[in-house]
Amino acid sequence: MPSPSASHVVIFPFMAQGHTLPLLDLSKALSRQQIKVTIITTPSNAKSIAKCVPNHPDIHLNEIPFPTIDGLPKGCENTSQLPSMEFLLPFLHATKQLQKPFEEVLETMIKSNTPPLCVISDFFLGFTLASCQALGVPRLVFHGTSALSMAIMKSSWVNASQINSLSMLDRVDLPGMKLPFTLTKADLPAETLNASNHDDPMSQFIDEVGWADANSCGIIINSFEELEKDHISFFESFYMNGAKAWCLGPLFLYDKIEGLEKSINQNQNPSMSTQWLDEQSTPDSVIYVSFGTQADVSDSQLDEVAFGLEESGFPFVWVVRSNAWSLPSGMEEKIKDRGLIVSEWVDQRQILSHRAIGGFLSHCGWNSVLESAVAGVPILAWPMMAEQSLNAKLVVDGFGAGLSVKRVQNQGPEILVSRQAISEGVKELMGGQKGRSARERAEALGRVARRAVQKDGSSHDTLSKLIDQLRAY
Ligand SMILES: O=c1ccn([C@@H]2O[C@H](COP(=O)(O)OP(=O)(O)O[C@H]3O[C@H](CO)[C@@H](O)[C@H](O)[C@H]3O)[C@@H](O)[C@H]2O)c(=O)[nH]1
Repeated sequence: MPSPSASHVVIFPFMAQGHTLPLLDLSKALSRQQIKVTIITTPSNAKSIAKCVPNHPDIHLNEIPFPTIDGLPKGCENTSQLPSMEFLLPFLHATKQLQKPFEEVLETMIKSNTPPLCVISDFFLGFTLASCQALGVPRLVFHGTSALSMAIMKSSWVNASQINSLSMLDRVDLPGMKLPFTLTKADLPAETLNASNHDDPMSQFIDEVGWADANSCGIIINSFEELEKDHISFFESFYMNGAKAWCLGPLFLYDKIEGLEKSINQNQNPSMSTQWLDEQSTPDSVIYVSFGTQADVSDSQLDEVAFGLEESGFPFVWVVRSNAWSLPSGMEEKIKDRGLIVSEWVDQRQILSHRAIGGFLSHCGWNSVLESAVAGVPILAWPMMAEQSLNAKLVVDGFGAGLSVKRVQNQGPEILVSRQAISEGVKELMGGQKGRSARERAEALGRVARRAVQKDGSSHDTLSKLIDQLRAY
């Protein structure tokens, strides 16, 4: 095994915003501990990453080309550019072709006597394990979500055949797990429910990267011990070789401490949404609406959101990802003084921390959950895909820091959530008793989350221990 240079870590994020952003935050946290970081990524992702890490001389980018493959639109290097989630599997397979250039980067580092202490790579980039093992570099894995959700998914994967015999609304009991909410089969991600279908290409892919995950020598978790302590050892039991889970989050908060906040804020011009929010005089009066960077939302469902927000009577800022959709006729006039619809990238963290924001209609991607909690903003939970139902249950039933939107049953697949459900949910969250109590719980959770990254906080201490451990490998 080559002797690692004292202070150098390689980070290889998966090309999806929700996976990349927290690893950029981790890069900043490491660089502030005198660890040099090399981020490996592809050319178009490098451009957006460079904008996120402009003031960090110890963070370097190393670009490797993204492969051109049949079945994937040309120039598509990030899941947010996929025409729909149907392209996810070809995209995942394309990333496997990054193995050779990745190895070449590591080999060059080793030859030039600057081997990294470790590689931290995303769960989806399972091929990195074999390369790291061949070159004698430890690989730590990053999933992007909580240890609780990962533990539920891993346990469900193992127990898939028993779970498959249940009906969707049946309660699922996972052996050895004490859950903070009642889990039903319907809460489990579609991929997990398909685990026992060994002919399914997505199951095969997850099996492959899951094996690499389980054989990694550590797991980076964007969460904090206070939240995860009851199930962390159960989660670790799915790993070989005594791998430890390191709870270092919320990672984005490392940006906000010890003077860095100042330098970052100085670089920011107030955005259109911030200016709009500044004009709203009542604190906690505006609902922020965003469904993350991956979920496909149909045009008819977007129409229903527009009607629901309008009917609720509350002001809103709504980030819409679809370029093809436009407001139903007559709606623009009705909402012009009360709503801001944005189709470009916004600074979500900044929006959530604005005093005018009082609630978040969210798909419950894990980053959004953390960002909302830290800002003390309660969530109106509308999970759409992946592990989001688990996150939503944790927020609503586990923390009491949100409410759930009511889904329409038996009305066909098109409209999952009606305008009435959206309107009623927004009214209760923003003005009702349940919403008030959810806000108090969100504020309490935010205090614990912020404390975790401060000096002597749990995540802060764990980061120091991780660095010591990396130096000892
Ligand atoms: O205009 C935008 C849109 C998004 N964001 C940020 O993008 C991230 C989005 O992450 P997340 O809320 O987790 O949503 P997704 O991108 O949909 O997340 C994917 O990745 C997450 C982490 O693994 C999973 O929890 C989700 O299920 C999965 O869909 C957050 O940091 C947001 O602040 C912005 O800053 N501006």
